[in-house]
Amino acid sequence: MTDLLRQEITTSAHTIVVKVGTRVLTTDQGVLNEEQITQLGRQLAELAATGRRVVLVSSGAVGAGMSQLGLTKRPTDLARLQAVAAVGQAKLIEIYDRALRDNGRHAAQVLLTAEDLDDRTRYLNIRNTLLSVLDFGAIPIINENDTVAVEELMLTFGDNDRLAARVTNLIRAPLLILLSDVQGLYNGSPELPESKLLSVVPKLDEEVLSFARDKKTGHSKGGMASKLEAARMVTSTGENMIIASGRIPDVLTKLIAGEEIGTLFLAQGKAVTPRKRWIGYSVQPRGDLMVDDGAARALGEKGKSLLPIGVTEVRGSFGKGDVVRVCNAQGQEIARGLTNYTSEEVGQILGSRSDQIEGILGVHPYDEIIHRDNMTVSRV
Ligand SMILES: Nc1ncnc2c1ncn2[C@@H]1O[C@H](COP(=O)(O)OP(=O)(O)O)[C@@H](O)[C@H]1O
Ligand SMILES: N[C@@H](CCC(=O)OP(=O)(O)O)C(=O)O
Repeated sequence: MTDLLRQEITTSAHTIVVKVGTRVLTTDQGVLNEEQITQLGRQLAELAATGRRVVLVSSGAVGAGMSQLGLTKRPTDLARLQAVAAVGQAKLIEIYDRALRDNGRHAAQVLLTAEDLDDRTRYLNIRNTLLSVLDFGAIPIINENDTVAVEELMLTFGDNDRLAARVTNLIRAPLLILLSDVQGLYNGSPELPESKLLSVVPKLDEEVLSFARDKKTGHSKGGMASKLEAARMVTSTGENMIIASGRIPDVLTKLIAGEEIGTLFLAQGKAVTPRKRWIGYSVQPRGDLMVDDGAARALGEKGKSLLPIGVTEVRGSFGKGDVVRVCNAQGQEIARGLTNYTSEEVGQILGSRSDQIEGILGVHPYDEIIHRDNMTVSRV
């Protein structure tokens, strides 16, 4: 079935980021599915042939490495896991490159860490490199640099869903497609017969966030919670995201034609500036500012700056100009921004009116702790 809204979003998307999860690229026994990777490469080349710019974020290095080395159990120590990823990454790129060359395209391997996107100069270098690769008509194939990015392999945060959302922000792609082993987002555990597949999510509210029911698995890392976090990052900067099954034959071609497959998460409001994207989704925050309900409403609903009077607590140690998170009374992140004051200074002036700042600190350079021009609001 074709849906008009989808068709408008997908057919007009000039740049598309596709992320494919480990579960799509390996069989249930954990063996690398080379045919699946080849088919994906062909679909990417076909999309590129329509004049679109296509970027792939591919997981699967650990899965491919295990398959190459004949391992049945994922290693538990970091060095061996990194070695497995290094072996697997070479194999993955080899298969992608072969599939793309058979269809007249080249693969460009790009390995990134969250810290790379943290640094403004590196961030711009990555952006320029990706755009130049696309100008050559080649297809960037991105994975987290597992040799250095330990959190990707060992911990639960830092994963390719979020990396794909960051890349979408970085190159201002209007559409991110996450291909997984599920059909999309269900309103409950996907194994339960009463759970229903959602076709469209107009807004990521608390109810939608509560649908993620993840259990730990040996190969993939992110789970549905990280896919919803990616959706938050993408939709709040004005772009759309789709979660669909990567096991459906020609799924990308069908999605771009507007077929109603998977779950579409709709963009919230207008696209935001590149600087606000960087503040909101690339830089690692150095601390948290807890705010009261009034301040949360002023930021979220009225687009105001953050004043000391609404801050109730400061966490972490940060300097002037660092990015900090702003969290509501329930502890949920609502915004990020560049702080005008250090953590020590915020500790002294929190709860005070702006006209009291000079009396407390002896100086009064700014009325607001974070000016709205330096803030990205993610939860209204
Ligand atoms: N509400 C939900 N709807 C769909 N899938 C869900 C939901 N809650 C949890 N999941 C789980 O999320 C998994 C997909 O995430 P993940 O294992 O990280 O895949 P990938 O390797 O593709 O990134 C599914 O296999 C499914 O078990
Ligand atoms: N960098 C790791 C990715 C791990 C990961 O994020 O996996 P997934 O949840 O399947 O996207 C790898 O290539 O194996």
